[in-house]
Amino acid sequence: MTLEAREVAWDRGGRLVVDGVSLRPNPGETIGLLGPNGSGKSSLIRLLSGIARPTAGVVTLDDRALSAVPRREAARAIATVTQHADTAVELCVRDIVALGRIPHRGAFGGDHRADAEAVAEALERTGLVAKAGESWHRLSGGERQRAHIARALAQRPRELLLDEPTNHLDIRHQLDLLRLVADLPVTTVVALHDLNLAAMFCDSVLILKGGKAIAAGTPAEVLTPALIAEVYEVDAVVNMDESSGCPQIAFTPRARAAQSR
Ligand SMILES: Nc1ncnc2c1ncn2[C@@H]1O[C@H](COP(=O)(O)OP(=O)(O)OP(=O)(O)O)[C@@H](O)[C@H]1O
Repeated sequence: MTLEAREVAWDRGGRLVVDGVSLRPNPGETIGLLGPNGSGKSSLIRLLSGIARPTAGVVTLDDRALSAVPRREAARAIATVTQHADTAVELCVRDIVALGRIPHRGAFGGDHRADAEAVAEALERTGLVAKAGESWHRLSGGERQRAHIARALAQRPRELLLDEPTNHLDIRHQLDLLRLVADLPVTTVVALHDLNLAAMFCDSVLILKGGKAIAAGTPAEVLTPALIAEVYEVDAVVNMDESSGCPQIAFTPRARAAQSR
């Protein structure tokens, strides 16, 4: 049992930006949400997180409608890192990461030792120990992104929702972050643009186009040249990497005349 979407739809301003999508992760697996710009990845993550409610269908947590789960319980179970998360307040990295502990605090405060341990571990795992005292406003885009991931890890959630977590990261930190996420004993739904990263780190992928789920399965099953051409309108060659068993995708540019057809 875990966080599930059952035939969810979201009418946003008169248009279905998510249109009858179901997602049923196995506990502990990493699911990649893939699809072109505007295909509904962020919208689906918002529905799964409870930030928005579906106009049809239901999101469930352990078979209960998420909308009926007490807020604190949902906040303990689900951690979300959205795009463009920012703060105007003067906080240091450690303060940001400690925000992840708020759902665990009771009326009389929380377990301070557990909080400190969770924050320290999250800083360590995201490579931010040396930056712990640094002001948020002095961080680079990639460091901010890692601080948000650290906040989510400090929450020690069961379900992790990540919206393009690698978009500001250099290649080493992209690989480190997705390795970390894939190895966590946490069910993760991650929106990604990089198909090779999805192939390397996701147990399964769900492909969205125009708000609809058009394919789902393991990366090797789904990421075929035909599917990539249909969804992204680009030509690709897909080879199986013998050592990792993952598909590797190389893109071939289309001639200008073909593009404008
Ligand atoms: N506030 C809004 N009101 C109405 N429609 C919106 C709003 N925000 C986004 N949309 C629309 O919802 C659709 C899906 O957007 P969404 O951000 O979920 O896509 P995405 O797959 O995450 O895109 P990207 O890869 O560009 O981040 C888009 O067509 C977008 O224009």
